[in-house]
Amino acid sequence: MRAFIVGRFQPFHNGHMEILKRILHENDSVIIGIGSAQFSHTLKDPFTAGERHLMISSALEESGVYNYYLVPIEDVNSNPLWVSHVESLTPPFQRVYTNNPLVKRLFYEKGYEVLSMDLLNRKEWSGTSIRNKMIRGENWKKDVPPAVARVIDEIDGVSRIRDLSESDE
Ligand SMILES: Nc1ncnc2c1ncn2[C@@H]1O[C@H](COP(=O)(O)OP(=O)(O)OP(=O)(O)O)[C@@H](O)[C@H]1O
Ligand SMILES: NC(=O)c1ccc[n+]([C@@H]2O[C@H](COP(=O)(O)O)[C@@H](O)[C@H]2O)c1
Repeated sequence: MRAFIVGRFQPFHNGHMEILKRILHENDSVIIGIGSAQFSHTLKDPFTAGERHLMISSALEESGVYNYYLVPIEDVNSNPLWVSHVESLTPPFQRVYTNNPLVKRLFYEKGYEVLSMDLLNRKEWSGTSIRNKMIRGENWKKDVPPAVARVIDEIDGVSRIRDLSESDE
């Protein structure tokens, strides 16, 4: 069975890694959609699709995981068309894993099997909380795989987020 998961992965963190490992216990392979691929350089979406691709592929290589496909997916301005848009970009899949209510609803209406995931250590393992830690100068590296921390250092990601958080007044 081939499974699909989509997220913005801003950044890819330990919660994402844990659920991917769980998904791969139940499926032969997983398609990882890098959602909102057109966005970068904002506080909610600081990293480009290419930077997120590098974070995820480096972290999975570091963990010895190779049975995955990584597909950047730009948003479209019509929710009813989004599932077809996803299908036009990815290998075929049978199952969708998500906690996002809109994603759940859209795939359910197209007849897919949709499964929810346990939220793990959500206080620390959340993109929002990790981006806030970067702005405040707190320790965020423990919340992401070591390879992701190396990519964020390589692209000077923390100073990007701090610059974006500054007001122009
Ligand atoms: N700690 C976690 N445990 C389990 N699933 C998670 C965890 N964090 C995120 N997910 C799930 O992974 C998918 C993609 O998540 P997403 O990229 O939005 O991360 P996020 O941490 O929720 O980010 P943000 O805070 O920026 O919205 C979603 O279905 C989300 O519910
Ligand atoms: N109309 C659309 O383009 C549409 C609809 C539903 C979800 N999505 C995307 O799916 C992703 C869901 O991931 P999150 O759980 O991280 O929000 C986001 O990138 C979101 O923009 C896009």
